[in-house]
Amino acid sequence: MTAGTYPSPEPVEDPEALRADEAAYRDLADAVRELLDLTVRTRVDQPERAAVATEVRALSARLSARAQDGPLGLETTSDGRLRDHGNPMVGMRNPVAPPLTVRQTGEGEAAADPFVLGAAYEGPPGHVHGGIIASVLDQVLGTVPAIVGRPGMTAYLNLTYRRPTPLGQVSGRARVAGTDGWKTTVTGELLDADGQVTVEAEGLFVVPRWARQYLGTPTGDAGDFEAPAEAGPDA
Ligand SMILES: CCCCCCCCCCCCCCCC(=O)SCCNC(=O)CCNC(=O)[C@H](O)C(C)(C)COP(=O)(O)OP(=O)(O)OC[C@H]1O[C@@H](n2cnc3c(N)ncnc32)[C@H](O)[C@@H]1OP(=O)(O)O
Repeated sequence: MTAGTYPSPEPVEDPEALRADEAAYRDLADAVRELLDLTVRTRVDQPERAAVATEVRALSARLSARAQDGPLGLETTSDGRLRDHGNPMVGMRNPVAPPLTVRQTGEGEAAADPFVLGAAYEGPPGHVHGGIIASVLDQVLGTVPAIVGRPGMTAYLNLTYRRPTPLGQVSGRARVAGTDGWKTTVTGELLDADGQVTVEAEGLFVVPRWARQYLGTPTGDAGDFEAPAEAGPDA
């Protein structure tokens, strides 16, 4: 579970059954993630690869027996929160997601626990693709406004790539740098396995006009903000 989620207006009828269902979805995503990684790295011979492709298509046909047409949007979780299970960075149903876990680490601060970016995320040889880094930092920085009660969309995200990020274990962190009404400026960093900062980021996150009526009125900095208790984010 990642920080910054909001309570669902829908009651959870059978949390135990939903928890088991979530675990099965998570397990499927984990299995496909392993498949993604090995699809990139495999050196088995060509007939074996062709045979695997046939089997994978048969598995896709089984899943398509019951699949929704479009994206998932927000769904109610077993603990009564709203969650974007299809999110490509944190979504528990998305095998493309590394996946990240972003935790609140203090007042207006969040961190992505160490996680591994492997061969499927390669850009420069042996190193993480810059666009993947941007996605990771967008997610980590974007969680911070949500945990202080101003869940905003990214208006800009500026990155400074200080040094190449080796594939392998990475982590992230972010904190509020300033607030101005519905706008939250957040700074953060990506760190490599040695704890060295490889990329610095600054983002502006804006609560869209259409969403403001649901979030109360900001009166200045984060300390002055009164988010309605029932709509507040988790820790
Ligand atoms: C409720 C939402 C869902 C939340 C769910 C929970 C989230 C839980 C954690 C998720 C973490 C996700 C991390 C991934 C987040 C994405 O990936 S979001 C997707 C990428 N971003 C987008 O698609 C945003 C597209 N842009 C827009 O929709 C609109 O331009 C914006 C940014 C919402 C602002 O539009 P608006 O609501 O009409 O407001 P507008 O009056 O234009 O601007 C408001 C203020 O911001 C300023 N501003 C706007 N853009 C800029 C800019 N680029 N530079 C400087 N200032 C700017 C304006 O000047 C204005 O300032 P003031 O005059 O008030 O001082």
